[in-house]
Amino acid sequence: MTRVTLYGGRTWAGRRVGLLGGSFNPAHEGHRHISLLALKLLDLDYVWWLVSPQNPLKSTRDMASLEERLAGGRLVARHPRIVVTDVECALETRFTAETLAGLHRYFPRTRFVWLMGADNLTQIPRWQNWTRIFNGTPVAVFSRPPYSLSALHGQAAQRYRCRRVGQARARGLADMRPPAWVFFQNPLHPASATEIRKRRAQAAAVASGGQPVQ
Ligand SMILES: Nc1ncnc2c1ncn2[C@@H]1O[C@H](COP(=O)(O)OP(=O)(O)OP(=O)(O)O)[C@@H](O)[C@H]1O
Ligand SMILES: O=C(O)c1ccc[n+]([C@@H]2O[C@H](COP(=O)([O-])O)[C@@H](O)[C@H]2O)c1
Repeated sequence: MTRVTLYGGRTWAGRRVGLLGGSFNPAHEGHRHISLLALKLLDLDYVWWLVSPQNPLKSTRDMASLEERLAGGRLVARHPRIVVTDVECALETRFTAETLAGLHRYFPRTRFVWLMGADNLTQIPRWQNWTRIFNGTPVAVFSRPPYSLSALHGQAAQRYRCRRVGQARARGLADMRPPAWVFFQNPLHPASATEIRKRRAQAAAVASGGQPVQ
């Protein structure tokens, strides 16, 4: 547990920190795009990228090592207020509800906001103890093509519709008592790790003289 203090100390007390959990397989400009929006629109001091050791719902196949994904994250983040972390290793957690409980325990005076793209708002009812995430931490969701409209009609958005906060109040979200969440109609960024992996596989196939993967 000692490694948690790597991100700890007085620096984080009283800070407003956005948490962007992800596989980052690989990190890309879409992650940076929503992190910069989060810093501004939510009036945050920092965004931590929580590079997941292994998403419980994703296959281990094609998953680069945690070290590679952390290194890629550091190259892409290029911002003094975006911190690339392996917090889930230090906390020994894989499920977001547990990660957030651990972070609130270790950083009781830090105000966290959980950040995610619209695809994850659709998927979150499949996450373990997902209502604890909404009930324990303010949440900010960013539009992402092509998921935004369907996400707003999904189970999570419907269940917490009375606790949705308008964009105009988003700068105060970190201080609101959860459940409280905002959906940003933000400028879209098309980057996707799946597409990047597909393109890399095609380039590798062509380079080795094989047929491009369809
Ligand atoms: N282009 C984007 N626009 C908005 N949100 C994004 C974008 N890319 C990633 N995100 C969000 O960042 C978080 C981490 O994403 P992740 O690392 O899974 O990238 P990904 O591109 O979705 O990967 P994959 O295609 O492998 O599922 C998720 O909440 C995801 O919704
Ligand atoms: O807690 C869960 O059950 C759970 C299931 C799937 C994904 N998550 C988290 O969702 C975040 C986004 O994951 P990903 O792979 O879509 O980038 C990341 O922090 C994962 O650990 C969490």
